[in-house]
Amino acid sequence: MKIAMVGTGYVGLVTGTCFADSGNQVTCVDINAAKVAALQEGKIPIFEPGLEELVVRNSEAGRLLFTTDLAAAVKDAELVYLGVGTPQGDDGAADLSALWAVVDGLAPHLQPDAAVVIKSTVPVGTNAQAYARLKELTGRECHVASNPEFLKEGAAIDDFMKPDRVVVGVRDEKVGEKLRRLYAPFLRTEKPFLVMSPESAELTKYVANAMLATKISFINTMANLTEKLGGDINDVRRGIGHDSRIGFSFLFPGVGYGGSCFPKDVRALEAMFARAGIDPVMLQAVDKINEEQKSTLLEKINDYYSDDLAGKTFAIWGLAFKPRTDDIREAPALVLIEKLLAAGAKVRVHDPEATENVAAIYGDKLIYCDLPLETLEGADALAINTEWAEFRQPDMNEVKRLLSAPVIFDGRNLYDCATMKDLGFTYYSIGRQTVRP
Ligand SMILES: NC(=O)C1=CN([C@@H]2O[C@H](COP(=O)(O)OP(=O)(O)OC[C@H]3O[C@@H](n4cnc5c(N)ncnc54)[C@H](O)[C@@H]3O)[C@@H](O)[C@H]2O)C=CC1
Ligand SMILES: O=C(O)[C@H]1O[C@H](OP(=O)(O)OP(=O)(O)OC[C@H]2O[C@@H](n3ccc(=O)[nH]c3=O)[C@H](O)[C@@H]2O)[C@H](O)[C@@H](O)[C@@H]1O
Repeated sequence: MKIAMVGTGYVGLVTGTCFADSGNQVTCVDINAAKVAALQEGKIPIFEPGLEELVVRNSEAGRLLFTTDLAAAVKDAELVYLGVGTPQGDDGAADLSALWAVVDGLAPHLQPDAAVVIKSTVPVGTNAQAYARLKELTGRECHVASNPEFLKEGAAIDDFMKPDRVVVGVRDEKVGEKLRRLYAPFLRTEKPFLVMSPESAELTKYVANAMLATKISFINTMANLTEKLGGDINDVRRGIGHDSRIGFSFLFPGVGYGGSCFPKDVRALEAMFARAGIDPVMLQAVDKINEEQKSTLLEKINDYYSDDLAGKTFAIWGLAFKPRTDDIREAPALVLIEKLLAAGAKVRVHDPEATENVAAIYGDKLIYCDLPLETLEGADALAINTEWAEFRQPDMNEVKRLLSAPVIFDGRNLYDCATMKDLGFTYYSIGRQTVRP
């Protein structure tokens, strides 16, 4: 199939590349000329494992092109995918200005039988609005489908190639069949292709993200309780997870969820509740718990230093909102950095991929280190925000030697409490009792 993929961010680039990899002819369009120029040279503007090889391979095979020319990409396309950003607007609802700019721009060039497919996460009713807008602009009925995306950053290729399910929202069965054919190569293990109304598809995406965010805020709340009352949240997590009705996934306590999606999607769903006249009390709680959780390491640090952080130096491991990505949007680490700097502390940081993005914001306010152990030199304590694999088994004797005092604030529960006690650390973690030597 000939496909135009408009918006080549995390989702658009992965979607376009994976469709090209299964033999389709894909033209990726982006408004950002520098990004397009880099992609034309096979340079990937983001860190996403496996993506660069796939982009280069499909570009070399001539199946994957990059352009800023929307009209040229749309005029030959059977499917025009929209993957532009839908960030949080000032009122909390999704800001759809990029999406409408693309709809307006593509309308004069859309083939009569082509379908516009909304891949971006958009509020219920957006598909219907796009349908009406295209009808007005073209003077005819155009196909508009919804096909929300469930990939995770850091595992995006695998998630896209082996989805748990594919959801499409269509008005016209033929469009549904075309999308079923498009996805067939990715669904060979009998994973479901679910066809529903555009409204249900739009809502499915938000409900999925809100459910996952709720699980995280739920376990974080329980972790805060275990810290105060006694017990170990990891044991509690195991205790509940073996109940197959509950399960284990997305129940790791931590420093709160970040990223470009959970925070904005929970708030956009809240806005949809408000629009429907229903009090979004549960989602507000999920969001509030998460915002507070982002300060949990700072609270522990203040506890240890009796609120006097001026002149102290902290080493921070992990800046990205999660491992295997360079994305720092809404990353909990940024909240910690901000508060440590405001309290007069010095901050030395290390992240395997996200340092450049953080340096673009903080410049010389931070000290950037290439290696985890280097971060510890002259530091009073270590704070961990992201569970990159390389932080899991450091040489603890070296860690102890390099730090001016053996103190760790672990926001991801990477280490065993009893072992840390034996090694002589003061070790704060999430939902477990603080270890003191
Ligand atoms: N990042 C993720 O893991 C996931 C994101 N989503 C959703 O997918 C959508 C896209 O998200 P990301 O890829 O993360 O965003 P992004 O911000 O990484 O990429 C958006 C791209 O759209 C381009 N763009 C903006 N206006 C344009 C225009 N008028 N014409 C052409 N290109 C334009 C931007 O230059 C940018 O390259 C959002 O709705 C998001 O909620 C859904 C699932 C996963
Ligand atoms: O709509 C989206 O953009 C995507 O949002 C999330 O994907 P992503 O934000 O890339 O990353 P996750 O792995 O879901 O992690 C999100 C945040 O939750 C945190 N998290 C995750 C799991 C957990 O058990 N505990 C926890 O604190 C992570 O550290 C991270 O900050 C969803 O998992 C995807 O299905 C969805 O497509």
